[in-house]
Amino acid sequence: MAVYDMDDALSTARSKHTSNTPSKQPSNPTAESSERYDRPIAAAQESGLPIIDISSYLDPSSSPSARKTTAQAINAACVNYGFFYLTGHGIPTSGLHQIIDLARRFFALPLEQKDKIKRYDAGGPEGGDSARGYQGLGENVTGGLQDMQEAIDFYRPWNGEEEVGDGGQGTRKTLQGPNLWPEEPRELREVYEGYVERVTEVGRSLVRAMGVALELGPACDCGEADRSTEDEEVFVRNCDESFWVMRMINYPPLPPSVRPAGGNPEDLSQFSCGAHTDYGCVTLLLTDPTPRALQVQLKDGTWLSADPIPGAFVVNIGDMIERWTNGIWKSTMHRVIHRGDGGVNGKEGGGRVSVPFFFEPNFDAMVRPLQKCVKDSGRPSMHEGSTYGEHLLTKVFSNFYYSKRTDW
Ligand SMILES: O=C(O)CCC(=O)C(=O)O
Ligand SMILES: [Fe+2]
Repeated sequence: MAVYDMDDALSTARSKHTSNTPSKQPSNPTAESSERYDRPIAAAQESGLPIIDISSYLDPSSSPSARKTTAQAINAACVNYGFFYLTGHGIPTSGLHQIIDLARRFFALPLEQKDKIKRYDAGGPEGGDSARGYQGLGENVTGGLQDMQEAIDFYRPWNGEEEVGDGGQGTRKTLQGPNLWPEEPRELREVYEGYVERVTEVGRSLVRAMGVALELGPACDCGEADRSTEDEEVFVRNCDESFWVMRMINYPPLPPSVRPAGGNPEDLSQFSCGAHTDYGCVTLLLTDPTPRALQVQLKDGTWLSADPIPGAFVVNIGDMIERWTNGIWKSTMHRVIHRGDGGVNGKEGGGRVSVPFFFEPNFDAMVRPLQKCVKDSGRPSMHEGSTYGEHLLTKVFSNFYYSKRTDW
């Protein structure tokens, strides 16, 4: 069982802190077989983000050539967009619907009930850990603006040493509390815990394919490899105790006052979720069918709607993969603008529900640019290296509007 060096991570984080219908695209195109990679921006605008079938990495009997095709498609998608749709993951569509349905039922409850599992700052008498639990409207902040969303965050259970928070007995340190599960709907916890197991397996297959996509070289059977060995299993080893995060989100429509009448969407004074990159390895995003809400920034700065495809995840890579690849693959900016005019399950003006699952490195994984990627990128190493936990803590500290940050 890993023992996280929380004090080191906390002190480093403190010192660094300053306050469409895309179905025209065939699955697994290869860089050679498709001209879309010569004109990636136009290709995405015309036919949407690429669709990648990951089944060859979940099926042990798949052929090496099928795996190679998948790996090439991942490389092209990550070089060009940092985003793609994922199919062939083996989780039944009915199971995905159940996840969205349970989230919607939770958010429909009265506020007093949702507040029973409220997120509190670490170090305080409520026993909060600054991260886990329910966050009401306006509590979450991106880029200094309050997001129009309510959410619950769940994390991998803390299995390092637990320390008393600075506020005395019964208080907690950041991230070291238990997950706060809703009492209602009653079956939510069991269904979500089963989902975490399945989707973690998909995340593992994806990072395995990514190591192959970067041509890091086969892992040797010699028993000498460890987490610092830079072969194609490097991501799998550094995510073998993935400090995953799962977020349940409800976005009520933005009020009319924040809609620029036919103006530039950049001028919004509030977003459903402001422009940001994700923190870790790969995000597997599940959403309800609402169109025109999630937007992905292309390399020319324009924003592309990434509308949901039934049964598929929207996948994007996070900051740690960008750092490991020395920027060959970028952690792409994205944002959510939900105006309520696209219809939700046929209803105008409803809330949009999404459940992103963030498959992340281990809390104490050391993440620095891989030597092969530094060479391939032709640029100096972009980072001296730090643990994923340090990066995560820096983000958690800046995420909450009402935070009193009692554990600094
Ligand atoms: O709800 C979405 O579509 C995206 C949410 C997101 O980007 C995030 O929570 O990091
Ligand atoms: Fe995100």
